[in-house]
Amino acid sequence: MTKFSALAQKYGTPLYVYNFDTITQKFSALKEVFKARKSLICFAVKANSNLSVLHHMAHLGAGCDCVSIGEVKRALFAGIPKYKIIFSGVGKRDDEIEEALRNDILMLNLESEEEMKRVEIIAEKLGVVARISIRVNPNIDPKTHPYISTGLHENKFGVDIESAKRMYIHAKNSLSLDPVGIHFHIGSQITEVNPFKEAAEVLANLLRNLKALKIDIKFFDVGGGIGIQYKEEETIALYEYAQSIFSALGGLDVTLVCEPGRYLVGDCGYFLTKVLYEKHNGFKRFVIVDGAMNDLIRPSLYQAYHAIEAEGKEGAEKSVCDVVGPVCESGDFFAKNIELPALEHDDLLVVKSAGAYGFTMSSNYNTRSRVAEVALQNGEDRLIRRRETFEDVIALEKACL
Ligand SMILES: Cc1ncc(COP(=O)(O)O)c(C=O)c1O
Ligand SMILES: N[C@@H](CCCC[NH3+])C(=O)O
Repeated sequence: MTKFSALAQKYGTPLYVYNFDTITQKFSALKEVFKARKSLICFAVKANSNLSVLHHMAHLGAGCDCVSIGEVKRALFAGIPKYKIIFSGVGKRDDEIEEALRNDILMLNLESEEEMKRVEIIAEKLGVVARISIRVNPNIDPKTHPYISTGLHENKFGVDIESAKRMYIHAKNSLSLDPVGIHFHIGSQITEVNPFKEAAEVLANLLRNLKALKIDIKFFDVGGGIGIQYKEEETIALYEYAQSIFSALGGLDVTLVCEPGRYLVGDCGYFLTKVLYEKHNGFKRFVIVDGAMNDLIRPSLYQAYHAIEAEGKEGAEKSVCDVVGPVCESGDFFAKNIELPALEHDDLLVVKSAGAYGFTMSSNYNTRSRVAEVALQNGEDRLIRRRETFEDVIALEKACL
């Protein structure tokens, strides 16, 4: 029996499995290329927010980049020190700002002048000084899927350079704001160094202007976005990536902050799903599995490719099929027109590179229970989130019936 078959038998399917040793390797590789400078790697919690994953990140020395107060609380609960937590996002509510300030996290990444005013008012009310960073939108094309491109003027994120300057000057003169950081995040699944290099150069120039105005920026935050290999795409040479940022920074004395999500956890994850039926309708071969778009939505939402392997069928003859789930949407598929061997009820399929934006984007659509998550570490496996029951799914409504 293969390792994945044994896990499927022990924990049931559908199932997410994450190899924590892979996370450790990826983290160490990034830390290594940054070692010539002071750096802080803040894992983007949205990619995989399981508490045990965050606890592992804390153990590695990572901080967290969060986009809601819920994520901030998750990070704190999992043991990430408050001075390593960043709060980003275009739409922070007053109560979220207040709680973040009360928790005294490292900084809030601000995305508009309007947001800065709210933070200033709330900080003043609490009698604290809010450490802030400003997300600058450098209008650089990251050459990725339009839904995950964030650094162009047509995107809702960040502010342009002129607005950023005005905001920094205002913040410097405010008694309730302390401008400590500068930030960009131009998109996700970026597979070329050049967009990062261009963005880093634009922001490093702005940083020099700010230093000349005696605005003492301590953190240079290059966001996330490092792509992984789902199919045959190029991946970023980490050394070249780091060097391009170093050369943009020159002799500037700042701590480099990086917010990788997908890079740290994408490759560590596998989604296990079992075959229910094979169906041939005269035109097409469908492999119907027990997992669905509510469990892993990336193929449906971005036409994303995830490699799929049939366990224990190596060498068998293959034919073209679509791998689809039980949800009542034609968009419910994991792959279209891929080659797989003939499959039977209970055969296991392994969907690869599923550690990032997999479980975190899952839902209860069609009243399907969210699946269990399992960690692999040092050759051992352990449950890190139990499968939801029907009772879990209806509990909040049942209480109101
Ligand atoms: C502000 C910010 N930082 C970091 C990330 C993580 O991105 P990725 O998973 O591509 O590294 C995101 C998501 O795109 C983000 O919006
Ligand atoms: N959810 C996207 C990434 C979005 C990044 C968040 N800004 C994906 O699965 O590829």
